[in-house]
Amino acid sequence: MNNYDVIVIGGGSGGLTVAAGAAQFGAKVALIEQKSGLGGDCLHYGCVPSKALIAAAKEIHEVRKNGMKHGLEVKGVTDWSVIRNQIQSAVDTIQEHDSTSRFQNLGVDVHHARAVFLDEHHLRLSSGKTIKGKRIVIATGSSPVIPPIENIEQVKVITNESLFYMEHLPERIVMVGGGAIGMEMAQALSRLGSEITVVDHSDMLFKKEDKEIAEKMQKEMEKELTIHLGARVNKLENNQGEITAVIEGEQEKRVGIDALFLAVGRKPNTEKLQLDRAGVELDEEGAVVVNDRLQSSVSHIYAIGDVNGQFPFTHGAGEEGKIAVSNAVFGLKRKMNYENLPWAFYTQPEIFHLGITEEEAKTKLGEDYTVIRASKADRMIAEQDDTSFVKVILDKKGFILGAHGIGANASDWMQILVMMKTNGQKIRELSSIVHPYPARTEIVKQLADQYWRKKLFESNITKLTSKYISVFR
Ligand SMILES: Cc1cc2nc3c(=O)[nH]c(=O)nc-3n(C[C@H](O)[C@H](O)[C@H](O)COP(=O)(O)OP(=O)(O)OC[C@H]3O[C@@H](n4cnc5c(N)ncnc54)[C@H](O)[C@@H]3O)c2cc1C
Ligand SMILES: NC(=O)c1ccc[n+]([C@@H]2O[C@H](COP(=O)([O-])OP(=O)(O)OC[C@H]3O[C@@H](n4cnc5c(N)ncnc54)[C@H](O)[C@@H]3O)[C@@H](O)[C@H]2O)c1
Repeated sequence: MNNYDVIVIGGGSGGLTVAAGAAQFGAKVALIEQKSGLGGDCLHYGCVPSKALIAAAKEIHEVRKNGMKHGLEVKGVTDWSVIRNQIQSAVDTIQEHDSTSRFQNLGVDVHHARAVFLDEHHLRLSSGKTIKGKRIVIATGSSPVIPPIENIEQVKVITNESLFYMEHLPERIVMVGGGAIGMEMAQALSRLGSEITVVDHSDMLFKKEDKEIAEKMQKEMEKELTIHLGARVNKLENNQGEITAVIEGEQEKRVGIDALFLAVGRKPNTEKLQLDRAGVELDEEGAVVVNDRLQSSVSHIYAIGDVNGQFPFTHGAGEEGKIAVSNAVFGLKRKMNYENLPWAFYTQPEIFHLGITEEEAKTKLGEDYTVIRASKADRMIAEQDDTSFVKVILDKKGFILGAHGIGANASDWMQILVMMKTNGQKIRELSSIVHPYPARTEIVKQLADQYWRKKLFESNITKLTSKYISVFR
C-alpha cells in the first residue's frame, strides 16, 4: 500500500493547485482523477469551452449587426462543426499545460481512477489499489442539477457536459435557468442561430448582482432573447413527434423545441465518495462543511472548490487550493477570505462584481456609505457602446466596499479596483494614476474625479479658493 503526505481527490482547478503546490514544497503527493485528462470542469465543460463559444458567437453577431450599419447584408448559417473544432482546439492547447506528464515531472503520483473513502485515512481506487494519506484534500467539483420534468426522456437534453461536444446545433432550445451558465450560453447560442427561450423561476435575472446592475442587464438581455421569469418547465408534451415545452408561469405557454438546456444550478460531487465512512459532515445541499481554514469536520480532511459550495469559480478554487497547501502541508492556520475575490459574467455586455452590493451596504451600514457612479468614457462614446456603467460603494473614509460594472470587457477594466481594494487604498488614490487616453479604464478614473467633486462641494474649500482668487489674482 502506498503512503502519502497529501492525497488530492480531483484534478480540476482546485486539485491541481494543491497537487503542484504540495509537491513543489517536497511533500509526497498522490493526485486521483477519474477522467483520462486533467483540468476538470473548467477546462473541459466550463470556462474554457464556454468562452471559446462566446468568442465565436460575438464575432458572428458583430459582423451581422455592424455590417448592417454600414450597408452590408450578411446572410447564411453558421457551421457548428467549425465552431466545435475551434472550441476543441482551445481546450487541447490549454490541456498541454495541465497534462498528466507535467504533474508527474513535478513529482506527483497521478492515478487516473475513481476514489472512494474506506475510512478517514484510506482510499480505495477503481484501479484496485488502496492508498493512505496523512492529509486528504477533496476537490471533486460539482455537476449540473437535473430537475424533475415529465417526459424529459423524449427530447435531447443539453447540459454543460454535452453542449461543447454536440454533433449539431439544435434549432429551437428552451433554456431552463437564467443564471451564469444560462445567460452566457443563451446569448451565444442565439447569436449562432438557435431560437432560444429562457425560463427562470425567479422574478428577476442576475439576482446575486447589485439591483441597479441586474436591472440594466436584464434590459440588455431582453433585447436579444425571449425570457419568461417567474416560470418553470414541469413537463413536455409530445404531439405526434413534435415536442412542446409547457411553460408554467403567470400565463401558461407552449413552445415547440428540439432540445432542452438545463442550467438550474449545481450539486457538489460528494454522493459517490462514501464520506460517511470517514465521518465527514455534509450540508443539506451535499456540500462538504468546512471551517475558514477549509478543514472538514475531520480536521486532516480538507475540501476546496465547488465541492464545499463557498465560492464556485475557478479562481475561488485556486485561492482555496493555496490556503489548503499552507494548512495541510505546513500545518499553518491560514484563513480563507473571500472579500477581495471578484467574479465576472461573460455575456455581452459583461458583468463585473466585487465585494458588497448597495443593498447589502444598506442592510449592514444603514446610511454610513457613499455610492459613486459613472456611465461613459470617451472610448465608449467613440465605439457607440451605450451599455457601460460603473458604481462603487465606499465607506465614510473612501475605502472600497464594493465595485460593480457592466460593459464591453468590464472584466478587464474593472480589475484596478480589485487591486485597490486588496491593497486597502482609498478611491481618491485613483486620481493620481494616469490612464492612456482613451482607454476604457478612464470610466473608473471618473469615479475618483466624482469623489473629489463631491468632497469639494461638501467642504468650504471652493469658497476659500474663490475668495483667494478674487483678492489676490
Ligand atoms: C459552463 C460553465 C462555465 C463556467 N465559466 C466560468 C468562468 O468563466 N470563470 C470561472 O471562474 N468559473 C467558471 N465556471 C465554474 C468553474 O468551472 C468551477 O468553479 C471550477 O471548475 C471548480 O473547480 P473544482 O476544482 O472545484 O472542480 P472541477 O474543476 O470540476 O474538478 C473536479 C474534478 O474531480 C474529478 N472527480 C470527481 N469525483 C471524483 C472521484 N470520486 N475520484 C476521482 N476524481 C473525481 C472530476 O472528474 C473533475 O475532474 C464555469 C462552470 C461552467 C459549468
Ligand atoms: N463567468 C463565470 O464565472 C461563470 C459562468 C458560468 C458558470 N459559472 C459558475 O457556475 C455556477 C453554476 O451556474 P448555473 O447557471 O447552473 O447556476 P446559477 O445559480 O448561476 O443559476 C441558476 C438559475 O436557475 C434558476 N432556477 C433554478 N431552478 C429552476 C427551475 N426548476 N426552473 C427554472 N429556473 C430555475 C435560478 O433562479 C437561477 O437563476 C455559477 O454559480 C457560477 O459560479 C461561472
